[in-house]
Amino acid sequence: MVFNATTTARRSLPQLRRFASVTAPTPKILVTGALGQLGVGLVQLLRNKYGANNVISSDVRKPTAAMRSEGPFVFGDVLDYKQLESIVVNNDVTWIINLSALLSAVGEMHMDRALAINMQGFQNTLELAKRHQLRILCPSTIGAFGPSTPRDNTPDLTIMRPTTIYGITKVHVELMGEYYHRRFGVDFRSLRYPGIISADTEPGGGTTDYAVQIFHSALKDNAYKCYLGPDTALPMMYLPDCLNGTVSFLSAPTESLTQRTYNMAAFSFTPKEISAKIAERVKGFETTYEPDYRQAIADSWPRSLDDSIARKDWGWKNEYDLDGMVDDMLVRLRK
Ligand SMILES: NC(=O)C1=CN([C@@H]2O[C@H](COP(=O)(O)OP(=O)(O)OC[C@H]3O[C@@H](n4cnc5c(N)ncnc54)[C@H](O)[C@@H]3O)[C@@H](O)[C@H]2O)C=CC1
Ligand SMILES: CC(=O)[C@H](N)C(=O)O
Repeated sequence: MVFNATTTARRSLPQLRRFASVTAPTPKILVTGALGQLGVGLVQLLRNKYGANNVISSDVRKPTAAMRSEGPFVFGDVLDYKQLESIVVNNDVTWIINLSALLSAVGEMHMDRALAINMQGFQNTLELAKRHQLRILCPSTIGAFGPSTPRDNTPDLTIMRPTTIYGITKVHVELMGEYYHRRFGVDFRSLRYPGIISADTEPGGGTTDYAVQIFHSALKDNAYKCYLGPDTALPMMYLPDCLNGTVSFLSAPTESLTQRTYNMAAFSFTPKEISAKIAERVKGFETTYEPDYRQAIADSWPRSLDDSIARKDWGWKNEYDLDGMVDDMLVRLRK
């Protein structure tokens, strides 16, 4: 098949994908905050796709010996521009994925650090992307919405007045990234993730962490005390879907993107509903409820997201539904 610049605009998504994979050089990727809940699996997936040596994992913490043996790891502090720049220049980095952040619950406890890491840290990576022509991905979140946002089937473009410091910093990420794209041509991309449920990595201090903890408690204690009320519905997603979707979005041809920030969804549930799903599979499991300060955060977020534009533009599709996720989590954790 022959492609040229004047005809790419008329191509279908599969054709654009084939064109992009034929013409694009292998990226050299730097992942910051790579030892967190999402980073460990994302680095593995990117290494499978692009080669171990083309993906540099970095964090301010020490990796395990096993992680160190899987590919390059360097110390990388998003608050230190010069240090990050030396990694980019010395390794000819072409894509940067900034996963460094303080999440919603821990952000409320450490507002100054959240502001620094989520805003200044992001700003440093965005400047690097501008200066060295990098593709940059920095995730956003359902936490970028607020209590005045329509809560059901929340669209991409709507009222955004978050009331947590986490949400405010993520609106900054979205708006600054889009500004740098418009003004300087930076290839900025962002996904608004729902709460992510993972079997192999621990969540880092969010409001949705209960949806991971509940599985561990079910298998260990056959009981769980939930810090959200039983009827608090939130959008959620299983980690493998989040990672596959992210890699697919990262490599999506620029021509297929009609916007720079996309909602991404899979399913929604309440603590009562997930407890019932687990109790169907773990005999005698019971949940009690003692809401704390995280209840107000959860109440300010959407109950479900409309991600139809991601599905149309770059082919986003989740593999796991709620039952599939619960089955797989229990199999993995029982191992
Ligand atoms: N996990 C989830 O449910 C969701 C995550 N997200 C977003 O995805 C991204 C990744 O999230 P997670 O992996 O869950 O976070 P996490 O809290 O598990 O990991 C964050 C990592 O950043 C590192 N870090 C802290 N300070 C740093 C610094 N100064 N320089 C470099 N690294 C630093 C930490 O050591 C940690 O390994 C974040 O932007 C988060 O907002 C969005 C929505 C949902
Ligand atoms: C939804 C998120 O961004 C995160 N899991 C959190 O609860 O803070």
